[in-house]
Amino acid sequence: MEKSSTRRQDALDLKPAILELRHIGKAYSSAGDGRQVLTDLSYTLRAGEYVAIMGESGVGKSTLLNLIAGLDVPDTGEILIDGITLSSLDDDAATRLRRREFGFIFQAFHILPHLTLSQNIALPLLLNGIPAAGTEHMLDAVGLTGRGHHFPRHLSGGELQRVAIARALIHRPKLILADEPTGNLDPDTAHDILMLMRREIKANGASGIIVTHSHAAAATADRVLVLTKDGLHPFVAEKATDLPKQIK
Ligand SMILES: Nc1ncnc2c1ncn2[C@@H]1O[C@H](COP(=O)(O)OP(=O)(O)OP(=O)(O)O)[C@@H](O)[C@H]1O
Repeated sequence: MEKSSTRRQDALDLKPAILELRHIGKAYSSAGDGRQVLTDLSYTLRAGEYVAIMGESGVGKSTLLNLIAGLDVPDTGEILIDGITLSSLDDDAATRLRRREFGFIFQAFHILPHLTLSQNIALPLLLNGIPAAGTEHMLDAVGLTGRGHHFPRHLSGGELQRVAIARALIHRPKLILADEPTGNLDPDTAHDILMLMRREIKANGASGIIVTHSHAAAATADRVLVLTKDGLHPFVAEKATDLPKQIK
């Protein structure tokens, strides 16, 4: 590791943990045949850190993200968000914690078609009981100035993903979770969206996890991790060209 990235990692190690995964295990049983996907997986993500998770198809990347997002529960182990053990909360409290602390940017945009862009972006504020302010600023930040009254059907795929980024960040969450956020966009649009996502995550002092198969997408994160059946490991390039130059 170069000196500057070692120094940056040292600084990050001093920051509080925003997410702790402790000995996570998850199996799916379909028709009685159990399939162990994650085994004894531990990892700590610190405040302000933005990581990419890569790995072979079927290794469990989306499963892991879904467990963190609370869309599913681990069979074993604990997930701590900002020091709070998720399993110690009842369902309502866990939902409130996730709503407040998380922003989601998933490939299936989940932008509601019957709401305007401003209304879509303001949704996390509404759900968190926060007065709806700041949508114009977020529209500016993602390059959609003055388009708040438009409906999603008038937008391209790249523009919709800009709305998703604005919506994920409007309530200033501490952790952004992105699953293949640019999987169905052309490479130029994907690059713009990824750089925007990175800029906004950093501008908001948030942390981020992006799951992707794209090396170019992964290179926009601070660090790249690879998920294998043995857990999460730092990406080690076999060739200099394996990853484009990382953006620091
Ligand atoms: N709800 C489910 N029920 C049963 N098996 C599942 C379920 N969800 C995922 N799996 C299985 O768990 C394994 C991990 O799936 P997952 O989607 O997490 O992998 P992934 O690494 O994200 O894959 P990809 O890169 O192809 O999206 C796969 O074998 C998948 O078939």
